[in-house]
Amino acid sequence: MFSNIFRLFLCKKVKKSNKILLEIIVNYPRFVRAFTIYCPNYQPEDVEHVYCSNLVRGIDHIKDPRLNKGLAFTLKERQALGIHGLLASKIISQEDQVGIARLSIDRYKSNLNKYIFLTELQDTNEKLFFSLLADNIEKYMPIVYTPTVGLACQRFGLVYKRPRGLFITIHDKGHILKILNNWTENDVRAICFTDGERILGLGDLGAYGMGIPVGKLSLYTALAGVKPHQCLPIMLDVGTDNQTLLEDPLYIGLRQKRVRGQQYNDFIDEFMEACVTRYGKNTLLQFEDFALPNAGPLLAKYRDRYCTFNDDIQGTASVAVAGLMAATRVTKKKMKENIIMFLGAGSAANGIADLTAQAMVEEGMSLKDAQGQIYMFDVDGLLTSKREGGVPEHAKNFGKDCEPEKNFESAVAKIKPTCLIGCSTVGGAFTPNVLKQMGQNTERPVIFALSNPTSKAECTAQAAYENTEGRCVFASGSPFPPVQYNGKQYKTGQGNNAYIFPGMALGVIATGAHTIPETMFLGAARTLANFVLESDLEKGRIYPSLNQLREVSFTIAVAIAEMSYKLDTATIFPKPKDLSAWVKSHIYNSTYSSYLPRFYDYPPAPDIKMKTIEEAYHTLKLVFTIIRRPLSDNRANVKKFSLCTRIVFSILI
Ligand SMILES: NC(=O)C1=CN([C@@H]2O[C@H](COP(=O)(O)OP(=O)(O)OC[C@H]3O[C@@H](n4cnc5c(N)ncnc54)[C@H](O)[C@@H]3O)[C@@H](O)[C@H]2O)C=CC1
Ligand SMILES: CC(=O)C(=O)O
Ligand SMILES: [Mg+2]
Repeated sequence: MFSNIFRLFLCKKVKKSNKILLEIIVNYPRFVRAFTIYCPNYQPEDVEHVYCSNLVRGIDHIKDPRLNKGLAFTLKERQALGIHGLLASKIISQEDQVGIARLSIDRYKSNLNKYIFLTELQDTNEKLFFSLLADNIEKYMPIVYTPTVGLACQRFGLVYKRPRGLFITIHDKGHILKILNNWTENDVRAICFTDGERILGLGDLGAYGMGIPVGKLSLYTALAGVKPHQCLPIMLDVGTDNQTLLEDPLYIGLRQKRVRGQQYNDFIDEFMEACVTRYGKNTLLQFEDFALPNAGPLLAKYRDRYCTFNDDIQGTASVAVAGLMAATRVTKKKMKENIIMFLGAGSAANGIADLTAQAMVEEGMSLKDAQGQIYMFDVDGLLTSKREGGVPEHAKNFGKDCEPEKNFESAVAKIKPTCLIGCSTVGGAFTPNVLKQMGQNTERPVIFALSNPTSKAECTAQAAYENTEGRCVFASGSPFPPVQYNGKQYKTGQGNNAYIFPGMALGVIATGAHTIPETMFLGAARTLANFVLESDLEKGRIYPSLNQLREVSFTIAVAIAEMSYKLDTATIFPKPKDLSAWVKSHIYNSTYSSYLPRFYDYPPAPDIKMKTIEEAYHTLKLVFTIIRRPLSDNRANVKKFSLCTRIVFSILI
């Protein structure tokens, strides 16, 4: 190994060093991870090129979704790769392929068929899939994400054709690391996983819930440019309590009731530990769509030990608070001047309430007073100590001592909230009477119907405007078409955590953060709120347009990267001088690369600035002493490792 790497150092010609790099890639994955951390620009194209021009030839080149370019292979490439004749003779540019794909999708009437088309495209030509998605976010996000992904999960038995990601079941307990080792990609940086118990507002969908981590990670790449090979979706199948699924012949998961209690907790413990053993301590672990009894406690248990966050609690909080911040510019009321009421008192509601209270504290209010202005109403009525069973533990900060109230309309009339936020999974729960009452409570009522998918939204955008005489500030978790009211068109915003988690992930990955402190979510909220223009507000939108999501995600990523150093959670040292350029260097390029042998279009060979051979030898020796140890058994070691690797690469590049 050492001689190979040393040869790499001494090698003056890129072409030759690539061959050596190839040997290293194949044989020493840990080195590759170190290499790609410090030379993000060098891959995937270059590493991919090394692979493809040396290993993959012929039909395999077309079958591999990462390498396939369909009819975009040039004649020279077809000849060089041994695929001449395997494709129709016409050569079509990537741009034209995107246009053709668009035409193909538009032919389908049903959104589920569009979803299936896009899944197949992702399975056969990854770069085309991501360029199509990134260039048409507003059009295709509702297909790969909410609302259609909800339908796809409900029909997952029909949709599931080719495996994507890992399925780890409760019966794999004791062997989870072995299963992770079956995933051949060594450079995974982000894992999004679910146990399928609360899929959107659709309830327990068991293993059918796999569509959610797959969809979330597609947005990691399409919106923030996290490289697709660095993303891994995982379904943790512990059974399902959904009787319909247990009887569904198409069901693809374990046919048993959910395992709960100690056995479940031990399973999740083992999973978290296996992930960092396989991929390193700073692997991003995103909890998605866990049910209320597990979501909060698991976050509390792991948040200081792993690079982890719960998207439904923290990502949702961040996007909702950004919306509330932007809304202050319309209502002319500070956050602390509002009475906020939630329908639903679960993960999303509590996440938003906690972060809103923090934002009010930053406006100069005490935490207790801030919490006092936030009310919650769940399936059993208003959260008050006087109701039967009292205030549930998970929402104890927001319980009041007033008389019990089981009628939501009456509660809205009595409490007179100025902001009403729906996270209840109950479609249509904001009835015309509730909305009219909001219109009476204040001049510019803020109304968020955040439950997903569309069928679960607490009200439609149309209903919100009609019942408040067009005075409301509205946002919804799933998209609604523009509303015509009283001769004016309103383009409402999508209050969805998709504005937050992709940028959060890119920032965290680029700095190798080992934990994600809560203040990062407030920072992300502020960054997002600052993106909202006066022209957006005039149209009725408190979020930037979906087509700006790539720019938004990048700006959030840079803000997160900055915070990562300030909060001492970054592990990439020394801090890059130009953080924005550093973050950019991690972004995936969905443009096809040329697969011609490098002498056609080789970049100039790097000038190796090695002072003396002895110097390089000693540096390398030091690095490999550290590499031989587990990658990140403690933070000091990570820092030391990072520093040494950086020294080596600064010599190399
Ligand atoms: N827009 C976004 O970015 C996000 C939206 N959500 C959506 O929010 C909804 C809730 O998610 P979680 O809080 O994670 O679920 P959860 O299960 O933790 O909480 C649901 C809450 O709704 C309450 N509820 C149920 N039926 C009710 C009824 N008839 N009346 C009043 N309250 C009722 C429950 O008591 C519970 O407090 C889901 O539909 C989900 O899709 C969640 C995360 C992000
Ligand atoms: C958007 C999201 O994370 C949810 O509805 O669960
Ligand atoms: Mg979710």
